[in-house]
Parts: sequence; structure tokens; C-alpha cells
Amino acid sequence: MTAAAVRSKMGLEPHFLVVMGVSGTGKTTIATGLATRLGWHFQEGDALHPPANVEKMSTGQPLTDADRAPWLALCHDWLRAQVEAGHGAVLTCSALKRVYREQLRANGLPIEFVHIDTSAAELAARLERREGHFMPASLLPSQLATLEAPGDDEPVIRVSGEKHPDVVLEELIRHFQTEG
Ligand SMILES: Nc1ncnc2c1ncn2[C@@H]1O[C@H](COP(=O)(O)OP(=O)(O)O)[C@@H](O)[C@H]1O
Ligand SMILES: O=C(O)[C@H](O)[C@@H](O)[C@H](O)[C@H](O)COP(=O)(O)O
Repeated sequence: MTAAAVRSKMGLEPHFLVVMGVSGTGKTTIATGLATRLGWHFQEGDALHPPANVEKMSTGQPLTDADRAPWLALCHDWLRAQVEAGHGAVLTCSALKRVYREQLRANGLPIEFVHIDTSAAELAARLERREGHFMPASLLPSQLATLEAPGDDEPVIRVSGEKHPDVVLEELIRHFQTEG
């Protein structure tokens, strides 16, 4: 049973967002900003990876569909708990393929994706600079090759990963404030 909707700090109806895109595109930056500004629950999808997946990525090996399946199941479970609680929520998850996004939306969950699109050159520069993260820059080509950008038939809000994060956050909040 779904609880009564809990309105956000800014009086918005709850949304259940998956901030998606390849490594380095700004998922954590945008998702934490949204969750903080709106008072929505936040989950870092990286933290739900089984240790074997983190080990694999740390050593420069791309994940397979089979590797990602248990991780996507945990992501789905988290989203489902948020929907059942009626509390707005934001998850970071690369969600690179359409079938992964379908798995996240299973059981009729009213998930919306925020796809952050960033050029390959900018991504490479960011991953080279980023410290203290298990994901090496060498995995960027496989991330880009695996990405199936969401189609118009999917529930997606597209934003640029090359604008300042504050600008993207304003755009997103305005989007939620003005939607019918
Ligand atoms: N819009 C942006 N412009 C410039 N740098 C950014 C932007 N968004 C994120 N970054 C930086 O890029 C790196 C990757 O961002 P992060 O949010 O960790 O991406 P992801 O979670 O998608 O891997 C971080 O060092 C972050 O500070
Ligand atoms: O499906 C995958 O191959 C991984 O989930 C990957 O896409 C994700 O990006 C990593 O978890 C790295 O973490 P960051 O996205 O935070 O760099």
C-alpha cells in the first residue's frame, strides 16, 4: 500500500528520480543537490554495487549484464520502498541500457530518469582529475559504447552536464514547479 504523498520542502509533489548517465557525467553532483534542495531521500547507486563489481571496475574491467543484474535489483528495491513511503527520492544509477531502465521501472514504479549528457572530451578530463573514486578513466570508452540514450518513449528529462551544476539544478526545479 502506498502512503500519502509527502510534499517536498518547496511544496512539490514527490518525484522518484534516477539520475543517470555514464561515469563522470555529474550524477552524484546533481542528485545530491536536488535531494538537499528539495528534502528528498538520496541513495548513491555506487554504494549498492556488490563488492565484486567494485573490484572489477577498480581493475579496469567493464561490467557485464550478469554483473549488473543484482545491483539493478537492489536499486529497484530501494526505489520501490521510496514509492511505497510516498517520499520524493533521488537515486544515482548509470542505467546505461534500456533494459536496465525497464528493470528499474518494473512493477509499475513511477520512475523518471534525469539523463545528464556530457561530451566525451569533458568526461575524460573530469575522470582524469577525479580522486578517491574506484572508477578508472580507462573505462570511459566502454561506458560510452554501452550507453543507449533514453528514447522519447521513456520518461526522461534531459539536461546538459556541461552547464554549471547550479544552473542545471535551477532548470530541474523549475521543470518540476511548472509541470501540469
Ligand atoms: N557540471 C559540471 N561541471 C564541471 N564539473 C562537474 C560538473 N558536474 C560534476 N563535475 C565534476 O566531475 C566529476 C564527476 O562528477 P560526479 O558527480 O562524481 O559524476 P558521476 O556521479 O556521474 O560519476 C567530479 O569531480 C565533479 O566535481
Ligand atoms: O553500470 C556500470 O558500468 C557502472 O555502474 C558504472 O556505469 C558506474 O558509472 C560506476 O558505478 C562508476 O561510478 P560513477 O558513475 O559514480 O563514476
